[in-house]
Amino acid sequence: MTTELRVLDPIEWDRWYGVLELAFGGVAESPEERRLWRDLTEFDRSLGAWDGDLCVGTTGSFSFRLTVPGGASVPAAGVTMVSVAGTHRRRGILTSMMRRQLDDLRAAGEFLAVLTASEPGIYGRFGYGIASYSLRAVIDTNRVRLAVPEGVDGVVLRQADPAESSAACEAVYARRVSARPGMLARRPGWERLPLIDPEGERGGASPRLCVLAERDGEVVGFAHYAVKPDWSFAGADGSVNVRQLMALDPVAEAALWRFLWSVDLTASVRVWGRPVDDGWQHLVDDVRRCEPTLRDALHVRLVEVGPALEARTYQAPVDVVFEVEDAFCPWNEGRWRLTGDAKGASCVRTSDPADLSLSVRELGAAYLGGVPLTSLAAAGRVRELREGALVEASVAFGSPVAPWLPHGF
Ligand SMILES: CC(=O)SCCNC(=O)CCNC(=O)[C@H](O)C(C)(C)COP(=O)(O)OP(=O)(O)OC[C@H]1O[C@@H](n2cnc3c(N)ncnc32)[C@H](O)[C@@H]1OP(=O)(O)O
Repeated sequence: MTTELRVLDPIEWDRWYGVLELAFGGVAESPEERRLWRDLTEFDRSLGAWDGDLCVGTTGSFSFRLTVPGGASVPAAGVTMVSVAGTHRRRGILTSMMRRQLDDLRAAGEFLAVLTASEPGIYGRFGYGIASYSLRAVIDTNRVRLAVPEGVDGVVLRQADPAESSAACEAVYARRVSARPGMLARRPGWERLPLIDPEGERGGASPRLCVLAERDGEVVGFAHYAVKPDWSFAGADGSVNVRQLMALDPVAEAALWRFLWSVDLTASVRVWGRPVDDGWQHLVDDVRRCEPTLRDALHVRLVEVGPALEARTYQAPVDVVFEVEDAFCPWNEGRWRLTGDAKGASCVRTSDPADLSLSVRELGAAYLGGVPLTSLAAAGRVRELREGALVEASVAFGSPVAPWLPHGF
């Protein structure tokens, strides 16, 4: 059997997207969700695998801009909508799509690809490394006290309609984009994503609710959440499910957390997809009863090692030679000298002896500053060939704030 890969024609979208829906279990998305993803599809960046007239594979990418350590916003392909028909699985179709996609990105001069994986075991073989994690917590708000900083009482909270307050929330998002590596600048149309709220996916919870935090009449933060009422024999046992929370300063942020903590008739706050260094963890008196857990979030692939490492800055001076393995994209293989600091960087080919040896996957994992090279070395995935080079590079690659991807794609 041979399959043909070709760029998606807009008239094929329904059939193409149907393959994806079926690969994810066949439950049809709500019409509003489907419409959103159709509108957001970048057809010239989307590929279908065809077995004659039959679509059997899908992938695409969004032309994102990603915040990198140092605060710059750089182009990154947001790989998405990957699927292979169940009748055609494990015959190399995914591999052929990944091959074509990375070749196309390289030809277009795009040096970074990022994705969120349905299963974390899929993409390492194609050179993606897990660069950010997210935090989930189930907080027993009957037991866990929140100690808020001074000034919280000066923040005015206002219940608002999510759609009507979208522009104000987007303005807060826009001001936070450069604050953490891993965040994505909004492209036109993506402001609709936080408003998607299909009834069938609420799991018994309320529609999406929104509370705004204001100071001097200006919106300085917002929380999107839903309340899931529940009752036990002992009384109210509802939960507050936090979908998004962002603020321009720690006091406004604490005011929003305090509000969510105190929603009447609830006994827990559930958060997921939060940054691993989320501030509320330092306001609580019993972090154990918050049951924090981690999961992988953004996977990063350096399509072109040189330009990718030059696109970010380094929090301490660095001058190291990497010996890079990259079986899937062999143009990256070999030795690269990275020199840089907080102002800028250069990464060029060299024939000098290597200081560190690793694969492109480890460079992807370390890229956003959330996974220390020392930790990868402790797992045997980075080898130090010059004494001192590991700590030097690991410190330089780090970020003072954890990388965070606030939404999926
Ligand atoms: C960014 C995103 O969109 S994430 C969404 C990914 N899509 C899904 O999870 C939908 C359901 N799954 C599928 O559609 C398919 O099973 C896919 C896309 C995951 C795999 O497609 P296939 O065409 O079967 O993959 P292919 O035959 O190219 O396999 C390549 C390699 O990946 C491995 N592999 C494939 N799927 C998985 C998996 N889920 N977990 C771990 N390894 C996997 C194969 O075993 C093979 O390994 P090998 O090279 O060592 O032999």
